[in-house]
Amino acid sequence: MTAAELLIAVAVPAEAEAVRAGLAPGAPVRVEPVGVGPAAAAAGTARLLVLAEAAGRAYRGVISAGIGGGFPDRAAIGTLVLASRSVAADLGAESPDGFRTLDELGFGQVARPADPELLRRLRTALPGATVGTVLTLSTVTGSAATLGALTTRYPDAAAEGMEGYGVAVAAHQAGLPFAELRAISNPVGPRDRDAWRIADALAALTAAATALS
Ligand SMILES: O=C(O)c1cccc(C(=O)CC[C@H]2O[C@@H](n3cnc4c(=O)[nH]cnc43)[C@H](O)[C@@H]2O)c1
Repeated sequence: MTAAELLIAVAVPAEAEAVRAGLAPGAPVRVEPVGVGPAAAAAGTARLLVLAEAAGRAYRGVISAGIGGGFPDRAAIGTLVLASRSVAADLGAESPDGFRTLDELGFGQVARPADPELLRRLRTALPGATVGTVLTLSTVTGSAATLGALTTRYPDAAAEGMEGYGVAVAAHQAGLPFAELRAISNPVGPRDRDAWRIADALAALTAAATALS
């Protein structure tokens, strides 16, 4: 019997190529681009999980991986962040008294914790990675005001991306272990395209994949 595969859900083909480039030949891992943003990530991942299950080759777990923004003094460009939890940071309602999360409104959970065993294995393979909260946003942070609001609400935030929470919801609904890995391409804060280092982040993803396989 062949071992069940691990699904690594990335957003775009460039991230998929970077992860695949680091994997050992024959590693029981499948890497698939599922789209940018939480909705595409959730729908794309859920479809892959259902198709695999229907074909009798259900995955053993799911990792959301990709490039991301690093919070100042928490995660530098080119480094890796492992999510202790993936949080939908803009899922809720504004009010005159401030932002209210979905949990506070009584409609669900904005925080999806990483599976403890999967996170333990990732930490062992990637000892240099920062471990902390990773925020999922539909809008890339681009101002000091938003950076300030996010760090006030989530002082332990290490990174942000646009897919983790969506992938986490799909994994949770399929009853599968979940974790999130971000390779930092840019600082979170005022928009500055010249500060992006996407090649460095993709290289970090390749090195992470090598360490994992
Ligand atoms: O237009 C900008 O200023 C800008 C800055 C950083 C990233 C973007 C993207 O459109 C990238 C979206 C893509 O990459 C992930 N990503 C990378 N950095 C971040 C970030 O700082 N905040 C959120 N997502 C980021 C994201 O997961 C998407 O897959 C544009």
